[in-house]
Amino acid sequence: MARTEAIEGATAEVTEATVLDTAQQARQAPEPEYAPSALPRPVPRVLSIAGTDPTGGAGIQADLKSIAAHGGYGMAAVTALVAQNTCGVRSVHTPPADFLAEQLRAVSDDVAIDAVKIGMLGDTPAILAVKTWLEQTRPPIVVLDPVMVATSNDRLLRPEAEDALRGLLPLVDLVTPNLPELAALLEVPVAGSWAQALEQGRELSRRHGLKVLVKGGHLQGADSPDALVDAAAGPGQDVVELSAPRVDTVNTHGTGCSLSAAVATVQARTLDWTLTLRQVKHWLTGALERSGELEVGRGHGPIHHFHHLQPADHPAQGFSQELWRQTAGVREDILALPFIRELAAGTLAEEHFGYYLAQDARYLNSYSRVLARASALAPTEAEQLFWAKGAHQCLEVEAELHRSWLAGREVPGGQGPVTKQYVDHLLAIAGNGSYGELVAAVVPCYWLYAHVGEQLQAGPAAADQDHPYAAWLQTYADESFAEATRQAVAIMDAAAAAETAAGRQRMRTAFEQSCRYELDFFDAPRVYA
Ligand SMILES: Nc1ncnc2c1ncn2[C@@H]1O[C@H](COP(=O)(O)OP(=O)(O)OP(=O)(O)O)[C@@H](O)[C@H]1O
Ligand SMILES: Cc1ncc(CO)c(N)n1
Repeated sequence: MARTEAIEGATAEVTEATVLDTAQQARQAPEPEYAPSALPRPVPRVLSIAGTDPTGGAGIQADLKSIAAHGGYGMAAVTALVAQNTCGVRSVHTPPADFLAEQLRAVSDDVAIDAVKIGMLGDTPAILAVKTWLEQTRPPIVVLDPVMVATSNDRLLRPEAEDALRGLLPLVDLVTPNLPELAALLEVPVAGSWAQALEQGRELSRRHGLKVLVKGGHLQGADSPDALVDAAAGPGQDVVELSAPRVDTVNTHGTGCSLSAAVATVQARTLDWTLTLRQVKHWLTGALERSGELEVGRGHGPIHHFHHLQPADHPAQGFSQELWRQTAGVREDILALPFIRELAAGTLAEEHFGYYLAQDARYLNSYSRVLARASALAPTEAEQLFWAKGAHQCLEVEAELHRSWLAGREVPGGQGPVTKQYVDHLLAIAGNGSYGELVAAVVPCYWLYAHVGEQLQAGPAAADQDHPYAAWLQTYADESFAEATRQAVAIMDAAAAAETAAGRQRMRTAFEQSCRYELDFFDAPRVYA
């Protein structure tokens, strides 16, 4: 077929000289150095086969951003040129399928491809061209987003091409249909519930022997759940749910494109579908949350692909500062407590101090277990180690309290009511909360103690050798304790940055509640001793 035919319409301005150049280049090209790619690959070479969106929110433009946002090297073969924006599709221009095949061969003759993402194919000839190329090239990872209808409800696949699209499924590793696309692939009515959608996912997975990412974006509800369905994993193991909060935004143009391109990229690095989907889903939620900052278009705007590279309006470092400001009242109340004033003056009744220490020993024992849980949930080894050391130190301090201060003292046994409330609060979050929430719940114990220690150290007690509690006061004004506190606060800020807006709100609540319990804990000897 003549080249001029292949590019008719799409590139009407191309001169003969350009065409000759291309033909010459093809003849003179060295033998392809195509080597099967060895995965995992640190910078995966990812090919998007999709349509265009000149406003950059969907299709190939979105795919390239998404691939780059996940550290991949993006490439693209265009199936169709779409005149569209955030409000809808105006028209579609489809170059001949032979020209699509030519583009695909130009890539695979030269570049080892680590993963392929397929999006809008438009019509049967394009699907068949991709099918032939997949059969010849056999890329190691193939993700198909079976694009049929745009967010704006415009059709992007000819209805008679659905059969041909089904024919592509045996060559695909993961297919990522939304609910209408899932139903169309199975030729059944659209699922009305999440349970029904999962059942359809199982059926599609079973029928074509591939993994299905069932996407719940089109459902109503507080969450926007997705699920990785793999019938081959067997009953009970075949569905991995990936829940995320539903973001209240109209900016959902191209979410499906961006998601599938990201998944192809991350999978080439992790080779673990579940891990990949968890990572990508987390990123996607952030990209939806921060989409408003882009101000692109008047309809369904694009998502913020690079949100993780730009500081947010509410920078993560500001999270702890904001909490510190908001809890100033609690700190004032603590410093005004008779217990703290008398402790500083050295006039605190022995009985009260003894009660406090006995409760503190009990508290530290539970707190150690809670820190061990933070260690178990930590996303990095450095944080894992930090909390594990904290857990260890609590037990050492507890033992030391028993050896020194509590030995020979008459103190009431049993867990006091405030100790129980505080510990129950921590244990509940350790059992059910996210890592961020747990970190926010444990930080006040460090931060308020360091603060109280610093204040007391600045007072006259510090210089007084005869002060009855001088040695005890010293432990909390210790520089290594202050350093641990700074680290704990920095970890909290990092955890806040990784949370959703709703997650950060839960962190604030957990932090404020722990501050209140710290206040009550210092006041408990007066009430209960
Ligand atoms: N408002 C939202 N909040 C959070 N996640 C969402 C929201 N809308 C969609 N998603 C997520 O975005 C991804 C794409 O979902 P959806 O079901 O909308 O696919 P799609 O219809 O193929 O997307 P597209 O809008 O590109 O056509 C899924 O992971 C889905 O859970
Ligand atoms: C080119 C293209 N692919 C996919 C979608 C679906 O969002 C779109 N709007 N445009």
